[in-house]
Amino acid sequence: MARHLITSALPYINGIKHLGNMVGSMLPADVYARYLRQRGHEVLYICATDEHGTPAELAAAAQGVPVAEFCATAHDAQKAVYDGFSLAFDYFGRSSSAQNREITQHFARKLNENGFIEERAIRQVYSPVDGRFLPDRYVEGTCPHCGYDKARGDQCENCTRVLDPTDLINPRSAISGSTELEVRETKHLFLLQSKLQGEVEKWIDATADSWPQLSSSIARKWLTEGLHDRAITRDLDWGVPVPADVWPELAAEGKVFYVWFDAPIEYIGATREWAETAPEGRDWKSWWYEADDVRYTEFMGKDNVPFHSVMFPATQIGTREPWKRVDFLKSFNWLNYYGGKFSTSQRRGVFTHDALELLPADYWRYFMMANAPESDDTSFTWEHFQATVNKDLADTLGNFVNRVLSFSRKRFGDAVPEGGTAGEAETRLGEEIARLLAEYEEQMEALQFRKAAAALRALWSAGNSYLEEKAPWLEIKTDQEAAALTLRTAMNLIHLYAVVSEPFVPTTAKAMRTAFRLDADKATWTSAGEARSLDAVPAGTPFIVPPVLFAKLTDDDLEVFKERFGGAED
Ligand SMILES: Nc1ncnc2c1ncn2[C@@H]1O[C@H](COP(=O)(O)OP(=O)(O)OP(=O)(O)O)[C@@H](O)[C@H]1O
Ligand SMILES: [Zn+2]
Repeated sequence: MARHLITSALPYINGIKHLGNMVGSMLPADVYARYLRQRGHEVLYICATDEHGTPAELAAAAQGVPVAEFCATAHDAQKAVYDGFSLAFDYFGRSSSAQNREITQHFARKLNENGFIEERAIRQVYSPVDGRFLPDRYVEGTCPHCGYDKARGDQCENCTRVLDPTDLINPRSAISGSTELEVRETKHLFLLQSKLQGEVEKWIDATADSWPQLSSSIARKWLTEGLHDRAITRDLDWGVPVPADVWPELAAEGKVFYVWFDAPIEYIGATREWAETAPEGRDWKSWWYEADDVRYTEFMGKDNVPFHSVMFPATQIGTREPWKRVDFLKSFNWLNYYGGKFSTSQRRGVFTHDALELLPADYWRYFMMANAPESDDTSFTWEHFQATVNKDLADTLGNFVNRVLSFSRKRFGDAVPEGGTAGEAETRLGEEIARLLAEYEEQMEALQFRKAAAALRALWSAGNSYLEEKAPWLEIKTDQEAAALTLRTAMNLIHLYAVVSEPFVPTTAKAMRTAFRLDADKATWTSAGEARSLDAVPAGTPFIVPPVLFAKLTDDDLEVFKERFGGAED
């Protein structure tokens, strides 16, 4: 047994997430956490909403509610969707928590004591009409390179050139539209990442070789380009305040930490929330501080890799305290939707709350994991979704379960039939199951989710092949005992599927497992070899036939979905 700490990239508070966010961060983390729990490990899966920053402030303003209230409501809305997707977090926290504030300030103090923070004056765009400094993205104007008139202060969307707000021609505030902008000098805290480059490199050399290539190559690219000193404060109302005991002047000016400074620290903050919200209290520190016995795995989309592989570790190293650093960084490419990336700002793609309105979570969970963008970007299409659901879930798994249980009940009643002793076909099946289970286990241990899903599908198929070979509906005509043996074996497969498929399709797995009334049943499995005997469900065990596990999707369904979500080729 090992201790596994798992975190998935914090979903930003501003709106309900899409399927791309789901498959790129939280869902694989949940699948992995469930798998490890089943294998008897001690697991702590922590996530939270990332709540600070300008987009949250602006969204709250647009709704006319205070930002704290906006975030509280939006947090609950996201949490409800994640419950709907059966994400079994140990804790789902909030980066605006008191715990995160305290730890973030602690990090800043330590970094400062160790000479890694410096106060610098910078020139920034100020809008008197808005009464605030404008972050880069909130200055718009004409691109000096291509003439595009909606270029943002950080980048021109049209020619993709990186810009500085002061480069823009005819700059205006993206908030009020005011063109009466000034450049003022203001002081900010800078994290001297350049001083930490060497130590981060050494750590990456020692750690990143075991990571997926996507993660390690992004980390190395950033290090090759060199770590730059970065402003870690902003002029906002909403954020972790700069501690007044260290920086009284900046605190008085209302500076807060930049969201990218406090967001990863919230992994620790949320763990402390988890500990402190339990009436009996819990030990959060042993997961994070001098936690050499803990294996820490992070999940995220590729755009988050630089922050997690290089910048957050630099921050941790700079505290000169023994904070737990990531052991394995699992990253994902993009899930695309008909020619473009899923996008929250452009409302492109299928959003998680809408997905649950169409179909139960297990349909989406299985489809997304079986097609996770692990080695390349992948495209979501409704046809592919339909084919996967119909073939793998409805035909291969669902139909098997229903056919076996209904037929047995019809011929032998409401308990698992006794029948003869296992023969050559059962031995072969047992060998095949043990082999596939070992393959599944190997892929899950390596966090290769597509391959793990393929092994799972092969396990389901093995049951169908066995049933076709034995044909109990023919056996029953000449040999009741033989038919009973086949059905009893098939029912044991159903129970095995219930246990092994749980990380991917937890609700369905529960329906399959609880179809059998077993005393002392547990959803864990210890070894592939042990599963070979297929005898966990003995003759005489009462069972029920669960309702159809997966409905097939018709072409008419597909038309409705495409109409609603705009899934036409373009
Ligand atoms: N299309 C996608 N495919 C895979 N992962 C994604 C995709 N879009 C976002 N992610 C990941 O989802 C996680 C949560 O992201 P976050 O809430 O910050 O939204 P985001 O990255 O701003 O996405 P968007 O720009 O679409 O809102 C991050 O790890 C991000 O990398
Ligand atoms: Zn341009």
